[in-house]
Amino acid sequence: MAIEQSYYPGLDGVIAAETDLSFLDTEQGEIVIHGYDLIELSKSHGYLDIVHLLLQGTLPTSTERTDLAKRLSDSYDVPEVILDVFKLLPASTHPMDALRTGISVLASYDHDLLNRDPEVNRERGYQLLAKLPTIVANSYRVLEGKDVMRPKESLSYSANFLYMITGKEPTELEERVFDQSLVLYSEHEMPNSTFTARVIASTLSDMYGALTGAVASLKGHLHGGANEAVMYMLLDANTPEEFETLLTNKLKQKEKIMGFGHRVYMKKMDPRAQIMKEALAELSAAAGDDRLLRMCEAGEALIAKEKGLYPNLDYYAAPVYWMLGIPIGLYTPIFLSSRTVGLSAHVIEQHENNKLFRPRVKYTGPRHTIK
Ligand SMILES: CC(=O)SCCNC(=O)CCNC(=O)[C@H](O)C(C)(C)COP(=O)(O)OP(=O)(O)OC[C@H]1O[C@@H](n2cnc3c(N)ncnc32)[C@H](O)[C@@H]1OP(=O)(O)O
Ligand SMILES: O=C([O-])CC(=O)C(=O)O
Repeated sequence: MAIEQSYYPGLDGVIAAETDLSFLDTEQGEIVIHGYDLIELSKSHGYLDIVHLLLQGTLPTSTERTDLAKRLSDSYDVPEVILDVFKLLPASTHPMDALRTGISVLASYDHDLLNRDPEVNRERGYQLLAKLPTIVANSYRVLEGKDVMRPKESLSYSANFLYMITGKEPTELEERVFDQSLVLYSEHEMPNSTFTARVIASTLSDMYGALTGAVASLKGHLHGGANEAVMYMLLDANTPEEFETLLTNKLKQKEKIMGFGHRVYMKKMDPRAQIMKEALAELSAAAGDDRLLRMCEAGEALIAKEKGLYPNLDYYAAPVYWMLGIPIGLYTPIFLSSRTVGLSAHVIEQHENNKLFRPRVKYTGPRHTIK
């Protein structure tokens, strides 16, 4: 007798975990982050507030925010061996692969790896948040043959991150927009990378293993890697008209258009994209150059008309990062660095209430009898 099986390709619509961290409430149009709407938070709160919310469960008081900033800046430095390993890598290494390697090296310096106590895991999360900007910025610098950039503790978390990437202290606007992008990328329920991290954590493997898996997942162009792919696509055109032609040709070739569509928001715009679109407009006005904005708007209108698809966060984050002077190879590592808070919180939650992930299959192969 055939076994009754439900099969959802890509686990589309399947509930994979119970969480109190976040939820995409498409009915009310909210990205719920431990009770608060991420879009509202992105207009009123900074990245460190989200870090406190996800790792401590509350928005911080001003003293708690100051303490958190100090706690992180005290740990910005990374073991020198990580920078030495980057120097040994071929220059062609993708910064996401360097980042994955960097996180692996960090694991070797944790002498309490088997301890999955929530407080110990939480401290790991803070250490990773402190160190990843240093690792991300310097992976690129070292691979490009540039000098290592040391963190500047006098700057805010986001200003220091941007400073280590670009080599210059950001303006108030640049710092604010970059911080807002980190808020928007910080946590998003159950994307492929978070699922990957939770699957790995569910074997009682450690946080570094879960995060390196998440880096590999996020690198793909159907996920976080879309932000760099969007920028390369934009650079292939010079005007809104050229960009429309390029997109039309891609549609004719049945190619997927990077930065459009989303498993959960397929029929409307990702609300985070709208915030980055507004940030792009602000940066364009400040620079007196709205070419990228006009190209993106032309692309948005064309894909809505031709395919009924709308931008996701990566579509507008890419030109924002371009205007902030960030090298394209770092777009996805920055996404991962920001998402580290969400990933750490999910690993803590998984370890606290664990059930091994081990799904079944719908078998389509042959059955033979050995004679
Ligand atoms: C922050 C983030 O990680 S957001 C995601 C970033 N990724 C991208 O921007 C890559 C481009 N987008 C996509 O590939 C998809 O929209 C995904 C991967 C994000 C979601 O994919 P899924 O939920 O699996 O939907 P799927 O890929 O099956 O798409 C459904 C239909 O819409 C079409 N479609 C979806 N996105 C796109 C797109 N970007 N360009 C063209 N067609 C698309 C598919 O071809 C498919 O059409 P069909 O039913 O005629 O075959
Ligand atoms: O939710 C998803 O599938 C992908 C995404 O937008 C994110 O990780 O921010």
